[in-house]
Amino acid sequence: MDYIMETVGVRKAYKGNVVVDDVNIHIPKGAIYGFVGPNGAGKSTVMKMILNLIQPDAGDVQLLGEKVTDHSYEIFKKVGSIIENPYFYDKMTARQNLELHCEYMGFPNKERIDEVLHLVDLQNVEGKQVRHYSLGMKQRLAIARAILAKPEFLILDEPINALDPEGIREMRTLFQRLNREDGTTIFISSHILSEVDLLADTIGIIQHGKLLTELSIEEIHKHQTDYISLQVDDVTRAATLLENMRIKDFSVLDKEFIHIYDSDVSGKALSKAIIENGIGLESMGRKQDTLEDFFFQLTEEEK
Ligand SMILES: Nc1ncnc2c1ncn2[C@@H]1O[C@H](COP(=O)(O)OP(=O)(O)OP(=O)(O)O)[C@@H](O)[C@H]1O
Repeated sequence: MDYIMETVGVRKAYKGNVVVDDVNIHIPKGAIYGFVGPNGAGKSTVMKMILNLIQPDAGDVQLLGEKVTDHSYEIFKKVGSIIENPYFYDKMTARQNLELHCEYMGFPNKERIDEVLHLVDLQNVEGKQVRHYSLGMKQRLAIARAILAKPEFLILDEPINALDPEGIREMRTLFQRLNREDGTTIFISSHILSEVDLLADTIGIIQHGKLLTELSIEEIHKHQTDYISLQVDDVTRAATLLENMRIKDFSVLDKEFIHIYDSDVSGKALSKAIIENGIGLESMGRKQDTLEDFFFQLTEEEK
Protein backbone atom coordinates (compact mmCIF):
# COMPACT_ATOMS: atom_id res chain seq x y z
CA MET A 1 0.00 0.00 0.00
CA ASP A 2 1.20 3.47 -0.90
CA TYR A 3 1.01 5.62 2.22
CA ILE A 4 1.31 9.38 1.92
CA MET A 5 1.93 9.64 5.65
CA GLU A 6 2.99 7.08 8.21
CA THR A 7 3.96 7.48 11.83
CA VAL A 8 6.32 4.72 12.87
CA GLY A 9 6.11 4.03 16.59
CA VAL A 10 5.94 7.67 17.60
CA ARG A 11 6.03 8.42 21.29
CA LYS A 12 5.87 11.62 23.30
CA ALA A 13 6.04 12.24 27.03
CA TYR A 14 5.76 15.45 29.02
CA LYS A 15 7.56 15.34 32.37
CA GLY A 16 7.42 11.55 32.42
CA ASN A 17 3.76 11.48 31.47
CA VAL A 18 3.38 9.53 28.21
CA VAL A 19 0.75 11.28 26.07
CA VAL A 20 1.44 9.49 22.75
CA ASP A 21 2.50 5.88 23.01
CA ASP A 22 3.92 3.88 20.10
CA VAL A 23 1.45 5.20 17.55
CA ASN A 24 1.49 3.77 14.02
CA ILE A 25 -0.82 5.65 11.70
CA HIS A 26 -1.09 4.75 8.02
CA ILE A 27 -2.73 7.19 5.66
CA PRO A 28 -3.27 5.90 2.13
CA LYS A 29 -2.73 8.39 -0.68
CA GLY A 30 -6.06 9.95 -1.64
CA ALA A 31 -7.77 9.10 1.65
CA ILE A 32 -9.89 11.25 3.90
CA TYR A 33 -8.69 9.95 7.25
CA GLY A 34 -10.77 10.82 10.33
CA PHE A 35 -8.78 10.95 13.56
CA VAL A 36 -11.03 10.67 16.60
CA GLY A 37 -10.58 10.31 20.33
CA PRO A 38 -11.67 11.84 23.63
CA ASN A 39 -10.29 15.14 24.92
CA GLY A 40 -6.64 14.85 25.79
CA ALA A 41 -6.21 11.56 23.87
CA GLY A 42 -3.19 12.89 22.01
CA LYS A 43 -4.60 13.93 18.62
CA SER A 44 -3.05 17.40 18.49
CA THR A 45 0.25 16.07 19.78
CA VAL A 46 0.39 13.50 16.95
CA MET A 47 -0.51 16.15 14.39
CA LYS A 48 2.16 18.51 15.71
CA MET A 49 4.76 15.74 15.48
CA ILE A 50 3.79 15.09 11.86
CA LEU A 51 4.34 18.80 11.15
CA ASN A 52 7.62 18.78 13.09
CA LEU A 53 6.28 21.49 15.42
CA ILE A 54 7.35 19.19 18.23
CA GLN A 55 9.72 16.23 17.98
CA PRO A 56 8.85 12.67 19.02
CA ASP A 57 10.89 11.10 21.83
CA ALA A 58 10.93 7.90 19.81
CA GLY A 59 9.83 6.75 16.37
CA ASP A 60 9.57 8.85 13.25
CA VAL A 61 7.24 10.32 10.69
CA GLN A 62 7.34 9.41 7.02
CA LEU A 63 5.68 12.09 4.94
CA LEU A 64 5.43 12.08 1.15
CA GLY A 65 7.99 9.33 0.98
CA GLU A 66 10.58 10.97 3.22
CA LYS A 67 11.46 10.99 6.88
CA VAL A 68 10.50 14.28 8.52
CA THR A 69 13.48 16.19 9.94
CA ASP A 70 14.31 19.80 10.79
CA HIS A 71 15.32 20.23 7.14
CA SER A 72 12.09 19.05 5.52
CA TYR A 73 11.24 22.46 3.99
CA GLU A 74 10.48 21.03 0.55
CA ILE A 75 8.07 18.44 1.96
CA PHE A 76 6.21 21.01 4.03
CA LYS A 77 5.61 23.16 0.93
CA LYS A 78 3.27 20.38 -0.17
CA VAL A 79 1.42 20.27 3.14
CA GLY A 80 -1.40 22.50 4.37
CA SER A 81 -2.48 22.59 7.99
CA ILE A 82 -4.62 24.01 10.72
CA ILE A 83 -3.31 23.31 14.21
CA GLU A 84 -4.99 24.62 17.35
CA ASN A 85 -5.85 28.33 17.23
CA PRO A 86 -4.50 29.64 13.96
CA TYR A 87 -2.75 33.00 14.21
CA PHE A 88 -3.67 35.90 11.94
CA TYR A 89 -2.59 39.52 11.75
CA ASP A 90 -5.62 41.14 13.30
CA LYS A 91 -5.28 44.53 11.70
CA MET A 92 -4.97 43.09 8.23
CA THR A 93 -7.74 41.90 5.96
CA ALA A 94 -8.23 38.29 4.88
CA ARG A 95 -6.61 39.06 1.54
CA GLN A 96 -3.58 40.71 3.16
CA ASN A 97 -3.15 37.75 5.49
CA LEU A 98 -3.28 35.37 2.55
CA GLU A 99 -0.86 37.52 0.51
CA LEU A 100 1.58 37.39 3.38
CA HIS A 101 1.24 33.64 3.57
CA CYS A 102 1.84 33.35 -0.20
CA GLU A 103 5.06 35.33 0.19
CA TYR A 104 6.15 33.18 3.10
CA MET A 105 5.45 29.99 1.16
CA GLY A 106 7.14 31.34 -1.97
CA PHE A 107 3.89 30.91 -3.80
CA PRO A 108 2.88 34.28 -5.27
CA ASN A 109 -0.50 33.77 -6.89
CA LYS A 110 -3.19 36.46 -6.65
CA GLU A 111 -5.72 34.46 -8.66
CA ARG A 112 -5.48 31.60 -6.22
CA ILE A 113 -6.25 34.01 -3.36
CA ASP A 114 -9.47 35.06 -5.11
CA GLU A 115 -10.27 31.40 -5.69
CA VAL A 116 -9.79 30.31 -2.07
CA LEU A 117 -11.67 33.30 -0.65
CA HIS A 118 -14.51 32.24 -2.88
CA LEU A 119 -14.20 28.56 -1.91
CA VAL A 120 -14.59 29.36 1.80
CA ASP A 121 -17.26 31.97 1.10
CA LEU A 122 -15.32 34.97 2.42
CA GLN A 123 -15.24 36.83 -0.89
CA ASN A 124 -17.68 39.50 0.28
CA VAL A 125 -15.94 40.32 3.54
CA GLU A 126 -12.36 40.13 2.35
CA GLY A 127 -11.89 43.90 2.93
CA LYS A 128 -12.74 43.66 6.60
CA GLN A 129 -9.97 43.50 9.19
CA VAL A 130 -9.64 40.06 10.74
CA ARG A 131 -10.14 41.45 14.26
CA HIS A 132 -13.79 42.05 13.31
CA TYR A 133 -14.28 38.43 12.23
CA SER A 134 -16.45 35.92 14.10
CA LEU A 135 -14.86 32.66 15.22
CA GLY A 136 -16.50 30.85 12.30
CA MET A 137 -15.10 33.39 9.82
CA LYS A 138 -11.62 32.95 11.28
CA GLN A 139 -12.01 29.23 10.89
CA ARG A 140 -12.95 29.69 7.22
CA LEU A 141 -9.91 31.91 6.76
CA ALA A 142 -7.74 29.25 8.39
CA ILE A 143 -9.08 26.70 5.91
CA ALA A 144 -8.44 29.15 3.05
CA ARG A 145 -4.84 29.55 4.17
CA ALA A 146 -4.35 25.81 4.58
CA ILE A 147 -5.47 25.07 1.01
CA LEU A 148 -3.85 28.13 -0.58
CA ALA A 149 -0.83 26.38 -2.06
CA LYS A 150 -2.89 23.39 -3.31
CA PRO A 151 -1.35 20.98 -0.82
CA GLU A 152 -1.01 17.27 -1.53
CA PHE A 153 -1.61 16.55 2.13
CA LEU A 154 -3.89 18.53 4.41
CA ILE A 155 -3.80 18.24 8.21
CA LEU A 156 -6.84 19.72 9.89
CA ASP A 157 -7.09 19.73 13.68
CA GLU A 158 -10.73 20.37 14.59
CA PRO A 159 -11.37 22.59 11.57
CA ILE A 160 -15.15 22.82 11.89
CA ASN A 161 -15.85 23.19 15.60
CA ALA A 162 -16.82 26.88 15.46
CA LEU A 163 -18.99 26.56 12.37
CA ASP A 164 -22.78 26.44 12.27
CA PRO A 165 -24.53 23.47 10.59
CA GLU A 166 -24.66 25.28 7.24
CA GLY A 167 -20.94 26.12 7.49
CA ILE A 168 -20.13 22.52 8.42
CA ARG A 169 -21.98 21.28 5.37
CA GLU A 170 -20.21 23.76 3.10
CA MET A 171 -16.80 22.75 4.45
CA ARG A 172 -17.67 19.05 4.03
CA THR A 173 -18.47 19.71 0.38
CA LEU A 174 -15.24 21.70 0.01
CA PHE A 175 -13.08 18.96 1.58
CA GLN A 176 -14.73 16.31 -0.60
CA ARG A 177 -14.14 18.44 -3.67
CA LEU A 178 -10.47 19.03 -2.83
CA ASN A 179 -10.08 15.31 -2.29
CA ARG A 180 -11.89 14.27 -5.45
CA GLU A 181 -10.80 16.97 -7.89
CA ASP A 182 -7.31 17.89 -6.68
CA GLY A 183 -6.45 14.49 -5.19
CA THR A 184 -5.65 16.08 -1.80
CA THR A 185 -5.23 13.54 0.99
CA ILE A 186 -6.90 14.82 4.15
CA PHE A 187 -6.10 13.98 7.77
CA ILE A 188 -8.82 15.51 9.92
CA SER A 189 -9.58 15.38 13.62
CA SER A 190 -13.02 16.24 14.89
CA HIS A 191 -15.24 15.73 17.89
CA ILE A 192 -18.29 15.68 15.65
CA LEU A 193 -18.45 11.94 14.98
CA SER A 194 -21.52 12.14 12.74
CA GLU A 195 -19.54 14.51 10.54
CA VAL A 196 -16.49 12.26 10.45
CA ASP A 197 -18.83 9.41 9.49
CA LEU A 198 -20.10 11.42 6.52
CA LEU A 199 -16.71 12.65 5.41
CA ALA A 200 -13.99 10.11 6.13
CA ASP A 201 -13.24 6.86 4.33
CA THR A 202 -10.70 5.69 6.92
CA ILE A 203 -10.82 6.08 10.69
CA GLY A 204 -8.19 6.01 13.42
CA ILE A 205 -9.31 5.97 17.05
CA ILE A 206 -6.92 7.13 19.75
CA GLN A 207 -7.38 6.95 23.51
CA HIS A 208 -4.89 7.69 26.29
CA GLY A 209 -2.19 8.14 23.68
CA LYS A 210 -2.67 4.70 22.10
CA LEU A 211 -4.09 4.06 18.66
CA LEU A 212 -6.89 1.56 19.40
CA THR A 213 -7.80 0.80 15.83
CA GLU A 214 -7.45 1.93 12.28
CA LEU A 215 -9.94 0.75 9.69
CA SER A 216 -12.02 1.77 6.71
CA ILE A 217 -15.47 3.20 7.23
CA GLU A 218 -16.79 0.31 5.12
CA GLU A 219 -15.36 -2.17 7.60
CA ILE A 220 -17.06 -0.28 10.42
CA HIS A 221 -20.38 -0.28 8.61
CA LYS A 222 -20.04 -3.99 7.83
CA HIS A 223 -19.94 -4.76 11.54
CA GLN A 224 -22.86 -2.49 12.24
CA THR A 225 -26.08 -4.39 12.03
CA ASP A 226 -29.58 -3.09 11.68
CA TYR A 227 -31.69 -3.63 14.74
CA ILE A 228 -35.11 -2.90 16.14
CA SER A 229 -35.08 -0.60 19.14
CA LEU A 230 -37.96 -1.24 21.53
CA GLN A 231 -38.88 1.10 24.35
CA VAL A 232 -41.29 -0.51 26.79
CA ASP A 233 -42.56 0.04 30.34
CA ASP A 234 -41.55 -3.46 31.49
CA VAL A 235 -38.40 -4.92 29.95
CA THR A 236 -38.57 -8.16 31.98
CA ARG A 237 -41.99 -9.08 30.64
CA ALA A 238 -41.06 -7.92 27.16
CA ALA A 239 -37.93 -10.12 27.24
CA THR A 240 -40.01 -13.14 28.30
CA LEU A 241 -42.45 -12.41 25.49
CA LEU A 242 -39.58 -12.27 22.95
CA GLU A 243 -38.30 -15.65 24.18
CA ASN A 244 -41.81 -17.11 23.84
CA MET A 245 -41.89 -15.78 20.31
CA ARG A 246 -38.61 -17.67 19.70
CA ILE A 247 -36.69 -14.43 19.17
CA LYS A 248 -33.26 -15.13 20.62
CA ASP A 249 -30.94 -12.45 19.31
CA PHE A 250 -31.75 -9.47 21.48
CA SER A 251 -30.24 -7.57 24.37
CA VAL A 252 -31.82 -5.65 27.21
CA LEU A 253 -30.01 -2.33 27.43
CA ASP A 254 -31.54 -0.78 30.53
CA LYS A 255 -34.91 -0.43 32.28
CA GLU A 256 -36.61 0.76 29.11
CA PHE A 257 -34.76 -0.33 25.98
CA ILE A 258 -34.34 -3.65 24.19
CA HIS A 259 -32.45 -4.04 20.92
CA ILE A 260 -33.47 -6.92 18.65
CA TYR A 261 -30.88 -7.99 16.11
CA ASP A 262 -32.88 -10.86 14.58
CA SER A 263 -33.43 -9.69 11.02
CA ASP A 264 -36.50 -11.90 10.38
CA VAL A 265 -38.64 -10.24 13.02
CA SER A 266 -41.74 -8.55 11.70
CA GLY A 267 -42.26 -5.18 13.35
CA LYS A 268 -46.00 -5.39 12.88
CA ALA A 269 -46.32 -8.83 14.55
CA LEU A 270 -44.05 -7.69 17.35
CA SER A 271 -45.97 -4.54 18.23
CA LYS A 272 -49.24 -6.49 18.08
CA ALA A 273 -47.90 -9.14 20.50
CA ILE A 274 -46.56 -6.53 22.91
CA ILE A 275 -49.84 -4.65 23.04
CA GLU A 276 -51.91 -7.87 23.33
CA ASN A 277 -49.79 -8.86 26.32
CA GLY A 278 -50.55 -5.59 28.06
CA ILE A 279 -46.98 -4.27 27.89
CA GLY A 280 -46.74 -0.52 27.40
CA LEU A 281 -44.98 0.24 24.09
CA GLU A 282 -43.40 3.70 24.24
CA SER A 283 -41.57 3.54 20.92
CA MET A 284 -40.30 1.12 18.31
CA GLY A 285 -38.08 1.72 15.30
CA ARG A 286 -35.49 0.19 13.01
CA LYS A 287 -32.06 1.66 13.53
CA GLN A 288 -28.46 1.24 12.52
CA ASP A 289 -25.38 1.71 14.65
CA THR A 290 -23.42 4.84 13.92
CA LEU A 291 -19.73 5.65 14.10
CA GLU A 292 -20.55 7.08 17.52
CA ASP A 293 -21.83 3.67 18.71
CA PHE A 294 -18.71 2.00 17.36
CA PHE A 295 -16.51 4.61 19.02
CA PHE A 296 -18.18 4.22 22.41
CA GLN A 297 -18.17 0.41 22.27
CA LEU A 298 -14.45 0.40 21.54
CA THR A 299 -13.39 3.07 24.03
CA GLU A 300 -15.60 1.56 26.78
CA GLU A 301 -14.05 -1.90 26.16
CA GLU A 302 -10.59 -0.39 26.57
CA LYS A 303 -11.55 1.27 29.84
N1 LIG B 1 3.19 21.18 26.09
C1 LIG B 1 2.60 20.30 26.90
N2 LIG B 1 3.05 20.11 28.15
C2 LIG B 1 2.49 19.20 28.97
N3 LIG B 1 1.45 18.42 28.64
C3 LIG B 1 0.93 18.56 27.40
C4 LIG B 1 1.48 19.50 26.47
N4 LIG B 1 0.77 19.41 25.32
C5 LIG B 1 -0.17 18.46 25.52
N5 LIG B 1 -0.08 17.96 26.77
C6 LIG B 1 -0.93 16.89 27.35
O1 LIG B 1 -0.93 15.82 26.45
C7 LIG B 1 -2.20 15.16 26.42
C8 LIG B 1 -2.66 15.09 24.99
O2 LIG B 1 -2.98 16.39 24.54
P1 LIG B 1 -3.52 16.67 23.08
O3 LIG B 1 -3.73 18.14 22.97
O4 LIG B 1 -2.64 16.03 22.09
O5 LIG B 1 -4.92 15.90 23.08
P2 LIG B 1 -6.11 15.98 22.05
O6 LIG B 1 -6.50 14.57 21.74
O7 LIG B 1 -5.75 16.84 20.89
O8 LIG B 1 -7.23 16.65 22.93
P3 LIG B 1 -8.31 17.75 22.55
O9 LIG B 1 -9.29 17.08 21.69
O10 LIG B 1 -8.86 18.11 23.90
O11 LIG B 1 -7.57 18.87 21.89
C9 LIG B 1 -3.10 15.97 27.33
O12 LIG B 1 -3.15 15.32 28.57
C10 LIG B 1 -2.39 17.30 27.46
O13 LIG B 1 -2.67 17.89 28.70
